[in-house]
Amino acid sequence: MNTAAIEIRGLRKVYAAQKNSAAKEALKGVDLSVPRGSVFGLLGPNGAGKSTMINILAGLVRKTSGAVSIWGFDQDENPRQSRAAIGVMPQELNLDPFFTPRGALEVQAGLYGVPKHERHSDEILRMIGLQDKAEAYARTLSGGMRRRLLLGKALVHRPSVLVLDEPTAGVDIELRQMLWENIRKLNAQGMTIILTTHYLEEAEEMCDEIAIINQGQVVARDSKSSLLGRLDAKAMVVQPAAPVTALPQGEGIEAALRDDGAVVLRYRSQVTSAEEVLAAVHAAGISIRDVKTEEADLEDVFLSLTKSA
Ligand SMILES: Nc1ncnc2c1ncn2[C@@H]1O[C@H](COP(=O)(O)OP(=O)(O)OP(=O)(O)O)[C@@H](O)[C@H]1O
Repeated sequence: MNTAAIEIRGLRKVYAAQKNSAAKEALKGVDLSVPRGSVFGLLGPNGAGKSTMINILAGLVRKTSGAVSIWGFDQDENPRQSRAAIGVMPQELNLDPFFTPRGALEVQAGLYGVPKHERHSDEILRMIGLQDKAEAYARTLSGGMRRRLLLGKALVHRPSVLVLDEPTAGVDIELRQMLWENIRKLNAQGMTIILTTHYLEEAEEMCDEIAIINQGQVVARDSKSSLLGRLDAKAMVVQPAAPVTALPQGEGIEAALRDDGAVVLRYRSQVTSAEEVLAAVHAAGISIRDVKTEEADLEDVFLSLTKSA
């Protein structure tokens, strides 16, 4: 029995050459397994292939080769079931301006063949906070309301897997909170969530499993905690008592001056001790007003994995 929410094997996508551009291999044989019940983060720099992968999952882009199965249904062998198992909240606001939120949800449910008596438009409208706007034309909705409606549309057929493509890019704090709250609630009810985000702190807060993709390949795939544990990188931030004229130097120490005048010293705790770092600070003639250390965060892991390419 296949217990993964999503199972991807040897997935390749080559976009054909166009008049002005050469062929592009956007996915170079990706293997990825997303456990059921997880909140799974898909991270990667611009152009890494995230949208290509999501669009293949959503059935919007045709893969070149490889196998994709969603909730145990192979996309090629069981296209209908695999499509029914997944809901996608896209990045762009592609809403028909003449539909009301209720109308948009009903049409979407119709597209997925959800019978009238099984539809749950009112519940969705309540969840996304649009019950007061249920009968308003989409063109009169604010950008934030449209986003919420896109989330609602992804839920009409009660998918087992919900995919969110950059759900909080450019949204205000209030809407972001609401989206996260909804996502947590859906996950608690058993829905598997996959999201792409550029905000690493968001992935750090929300996701329990993370894959980092770069140039069409998965370069890391792990639980968040072991991904963070991979780096023993530390940073010591020293607030000097007076402006710094010379940066501390020492084996295994990378020092930089921050805009606010603080000195940031990066080191690996298994190689260099905090004491050695402090000694280097003193040797540079810096007197310390305040000091703190920081653990590696996801951004450090991300940079170290994608920098080399
Ligand atoms: N329709 C297309 N035709 C040709 N090339 C494409 C097409 N769509 C994407 N690409 C190329 O494939 C590569 C992967 O793009 P993709 O949009 O999947 O990356 P991404 O990780 O989602 O990036 P972003 O975060 O910027 O959306 C890029 O080099 C992109 O230029």
